[in-house]
Amino acid sequence: MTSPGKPGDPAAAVLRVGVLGAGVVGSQVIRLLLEQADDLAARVGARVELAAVAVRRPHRHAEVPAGLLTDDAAAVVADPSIDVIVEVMGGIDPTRELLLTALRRGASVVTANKALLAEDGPTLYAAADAAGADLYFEAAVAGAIPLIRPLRESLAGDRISQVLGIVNGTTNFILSAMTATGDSYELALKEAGRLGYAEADPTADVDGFDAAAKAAILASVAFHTRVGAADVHREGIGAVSAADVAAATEIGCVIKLLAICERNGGAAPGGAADGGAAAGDDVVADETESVSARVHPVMLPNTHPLARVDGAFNAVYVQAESAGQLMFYGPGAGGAPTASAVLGDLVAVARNRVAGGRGPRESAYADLPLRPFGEVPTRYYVSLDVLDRAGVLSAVASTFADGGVSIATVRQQGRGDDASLVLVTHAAPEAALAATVDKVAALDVVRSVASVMRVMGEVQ
Ligand SMILES: NC(=O)c1ccc[n+]([C@@H]2O[C@H](COP(=O)([O-])OP(=O)(O)OC[C@H]3O[C@@H](n4cnc5c(N)ncnc54)[C@H](O)[C@@H]3O)[C@@H](O)[C@H]2O)c1
Ligand SMILES: N[C@@H](CCO)C(=O)O
Ligand code: NA
Repeated sequence: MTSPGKPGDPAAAVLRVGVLGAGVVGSQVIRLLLEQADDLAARVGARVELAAVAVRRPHRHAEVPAGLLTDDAAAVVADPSIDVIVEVMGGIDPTRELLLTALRRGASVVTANKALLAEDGPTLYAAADAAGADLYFEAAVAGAIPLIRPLRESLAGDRISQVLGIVNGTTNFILSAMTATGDSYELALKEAGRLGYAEADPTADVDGFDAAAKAAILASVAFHTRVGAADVHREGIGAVSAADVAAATEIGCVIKLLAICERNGGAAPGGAADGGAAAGDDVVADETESVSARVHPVMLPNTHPLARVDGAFNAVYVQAESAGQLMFYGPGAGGAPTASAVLGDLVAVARNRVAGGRGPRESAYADLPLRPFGEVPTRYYVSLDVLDRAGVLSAVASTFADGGVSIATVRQQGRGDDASLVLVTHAAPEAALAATVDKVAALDVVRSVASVMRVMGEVQ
């Protein structure tokens, strides 16, 4: 930071910002930075000056003032006159080395890069710590929705037990469209592409990689424990069928791709205030405290606050012991909304520098063990096409009992070739449920498994 003005006049100080990337998000960051220069100076107590913008192809960016564009990101991060690096170029490499270079020389970093944070966040934090620099990443999870700051700061005095998120707009758009129209996954995906929600290569979204990275970040921050992308069990939405959607509707549910971060065991959920109520039987209290993070489709009752979040919107439901249930809702992607979160972080790190301090660092002190997915308590909805003959129900029920899985509800429907059994289980370890469904599917009396999906909350 330089102070070219009168001594003691904070507004005369200048904070120089290097931006890496000027695509969907970066171009909006640059626009807002330039348009709001006076307001930002007043809010920060120093002028926030755009010093350089690194892009792949420097000749294509009308929004960037002449002379600031470069294709040399390495030079930008190494420039000792630059105080803050805003990273909105994405990717793991070379981005990791670029950010480490910036942090090691004491520059603060604001990033929207969930993939890198979930892959190697602790290395970035360590570099920030060693140099006394800030690492902020509000835009990395659920775009514009304030979430990281509430978790890192506002809820720092509470004990979070559960974070459930619709954190991927593309998949939420597809599942909402399937629910509204009864269309197949393939048709809904095509429509999402036509409307510009799904990217040309939608793999990161539909296979759950994007949501899994966000789940890792949320779990790490919420539970003060390092959780990386590789620790998150991940399933996408490619196998969700129109029949699954119809089955969900029939039992008063919708299908959502959820990022599910849970603390199990330790102090019993619900021990304080009314915070434990909504966890229902999806969170099991036992003696060993552990955490888990997973991403997969679930059937969610229509009454759940997340069930009404449709289209490309994101929402995150947080349950904390003293605060109770909290909902965060809004646009999780898009240039301007994501840039809003980036600018908020930029103001925060700029204020920290003006004040000579820094914001929250990594908090991983709890270091809770990660519960393997097979041991995580889940509940299943299972719809079976069965033979219409005596003894079917008891054969299926005893297979569940043998697997240690208790059945919550069972309904028999139809006759003859249309005969089916629809079951919802109580919570049981995921591995026991999966193995039991395999055994049920192999029974002579079961013609086929029409639908299997995990459920959360109370279903009809
Ligand atoms: N688009 C969104 O809605 C959204 C929302 C939240 C977070 N993010 C995250 O923000 C980041 C950027 O996303 P985007 O949608 O703006 O991407 P984008 O592809 O539109 O833009 C990327 C920019 O980075 C530049 N770039 C890429 N590699 C570079 C390199 N090696 N050197 C110099 N410049 C390079 C490109 O030239 C381009 O200007 C990603 O980490 C993404 O996950 C995006
Ligand atoms: N592809 C992401 C963008 C935000 O990370 C989504 O669909 O939500
Ligand atoms: Na956010």
